[in-house]
Amino acid sequence: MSPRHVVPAATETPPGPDVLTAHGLVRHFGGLRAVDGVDLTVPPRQVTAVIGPNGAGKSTLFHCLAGAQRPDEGRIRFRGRDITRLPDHRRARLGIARTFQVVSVFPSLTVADNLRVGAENRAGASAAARLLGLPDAAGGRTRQAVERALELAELTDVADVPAGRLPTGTLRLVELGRALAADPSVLLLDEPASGLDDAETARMRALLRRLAGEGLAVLLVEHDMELVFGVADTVYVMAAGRVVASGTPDAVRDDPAARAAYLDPLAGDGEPAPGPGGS
Ligand SMILES: Nc1ncnc2c1ncn2[C@@H]1O[C@H](COP(=O)(O)OP(=O)(O)OP(=O)(O)O)[C@@H](O)[C@H]1O
Repeated sequence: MSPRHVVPAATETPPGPDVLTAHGLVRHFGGLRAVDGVDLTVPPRQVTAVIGPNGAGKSTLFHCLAGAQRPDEGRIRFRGRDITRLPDHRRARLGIARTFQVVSVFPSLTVADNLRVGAENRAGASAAARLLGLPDAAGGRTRQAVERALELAELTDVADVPAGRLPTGTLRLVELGRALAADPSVLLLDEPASGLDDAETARMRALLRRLAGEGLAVLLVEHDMELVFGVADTVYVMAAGRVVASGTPDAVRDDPAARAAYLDPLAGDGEPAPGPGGS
């Protein structure tokens, strides 16, 4: 049995609600094709992971999806709408939220205030409502969004603590909470387990499953294979700008191309090969 590409290609996916797709994405830097013809689907209610060796093009793909970089070729669609040329802040308004590889919270603001920034980033409509003299409705929506995000990210206990006093693991959750406060339908996570210890990674994994269960389309670019193989519904393996394999974690784990490009060398480096079902 060949398990490769068991996920339908982006072109075959109907433009259903909250599906983010990329088709034929190319991004080059001079002569280097950092992303070289990538098709990818990020469906709701699922965790989709992108893995691959250093320099494979994962971050470049992520930046193209988030709107921080423009692809040179190809199309990105959300809910069937072409958003390829839409800048990142406009994508945020549509409900595509992201986190950053290097945590970028405001250290002097409390956790709740950091999340409020996320809620207001999305709330172009709220700002307009305020101008129109509807402060309570807008403020109420923001408050609700912050409270919900605090609860989802399990940050209620530290809501009033300045973010700068919190350890890295909690700051990753603050970063995620800020994205959630924007009430997204797509969540793009850039190495969410970076700097987390085992217990924090387990907490992150449970949180990502819960978010997918609540209907979000979650995409993560991640080096932590325990997290990826424990949480993802679909894994894309990139090497030299291309997707060399994709499918369920089980299918990818057995895929010769995935093994050759990434998993076997990774295990050979002394890092644990992802076991069945993750940790
Ligand atoms: N701004 C840039 N200018 C020139 N080359 C770049 C730029 N950004 C990325 N590259 C190159 O594009 C290729 C893909 O890089 P990218 O960061 O997307 O890979 P990656 O899979 O995310 O790697 P890592 O796991 O190390 O973060 C690499 O060869 C990298 O050097």
